[in-house]
Amino acid sequence: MLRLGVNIDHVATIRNARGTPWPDPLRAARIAEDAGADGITAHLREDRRHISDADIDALMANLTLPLNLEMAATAEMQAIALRHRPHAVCIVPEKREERTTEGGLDVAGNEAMLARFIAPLRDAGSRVSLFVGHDPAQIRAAARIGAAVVELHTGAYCDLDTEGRHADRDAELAGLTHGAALADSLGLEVHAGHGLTFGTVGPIAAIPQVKELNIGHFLIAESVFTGLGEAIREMRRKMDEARAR
Ligand SMILES: CC(=O)[C@@H](O)[C@H](O)COP(=O)(O)O
Ligand SMILES: NCC(=O)COP(=O)(O)O
Repeated sequence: MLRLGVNIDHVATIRNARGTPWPDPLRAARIAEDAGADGITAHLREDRRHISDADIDALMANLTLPLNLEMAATAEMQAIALRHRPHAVCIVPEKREERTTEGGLDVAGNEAMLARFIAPLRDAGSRVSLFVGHDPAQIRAAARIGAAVVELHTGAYCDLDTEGRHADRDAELAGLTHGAALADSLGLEVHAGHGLTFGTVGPIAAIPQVKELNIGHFLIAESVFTGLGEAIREMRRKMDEARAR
């Protein structure tokens, strides 16, 4: 079955806007579990613009769903991940000046460093995922260094859809489709995420090799109007409909 990981980063964005204890990301995670999420994703950024260290502590101490900790490849984050030993760690590129994750991890250009970086995480029992574009060179490098998972960056596909550039969007979707097949053929588990909405999730969910989608920002946005539980249940319906076609 296609799994849904709910990213709760932007519950923390709303909280941090006023420095209040609410909304509580842990409460959102519990609602997500009740609504049928298969996992929780949280991105502990170097600048802590949303998820904090205390959030990760609380999630690890109280969550029953598996936690997918997203983080940059830094010594600080590696130490945090080794302390918590979450179900999964997803290595993402980070730049402080970026509004959101802009591209995929350059695995091919940092192969030796990343191989050294992920080894202790894997040995500690965390499933290691690399957040990459669909470039075959990046996918092959991920397999070479022993990652268990690649998460394909769907941001460009989503942005092209929003911009109405449908031919370019469809070309990006073809790249993601080929990348998923290549990753699967190399023994990598295939995930996908970034920017997915009710309107864009279908073709990604329909890619047969994709085992998990990580979705956050749109669900939190939608929850403002329908509630988080209903937003998650509707996203799951869209995913299941697409997979059933
Ligand atoms: C890696 C990814 O696509 C998401 O986790 C995204 O990074 C959410 O965090 P931001 O919205 O802060 O980029
Ligand atoms: N890795 C993608 C993720 O966790 C959620 O991304 P978004 O839906 O918040 O853009």
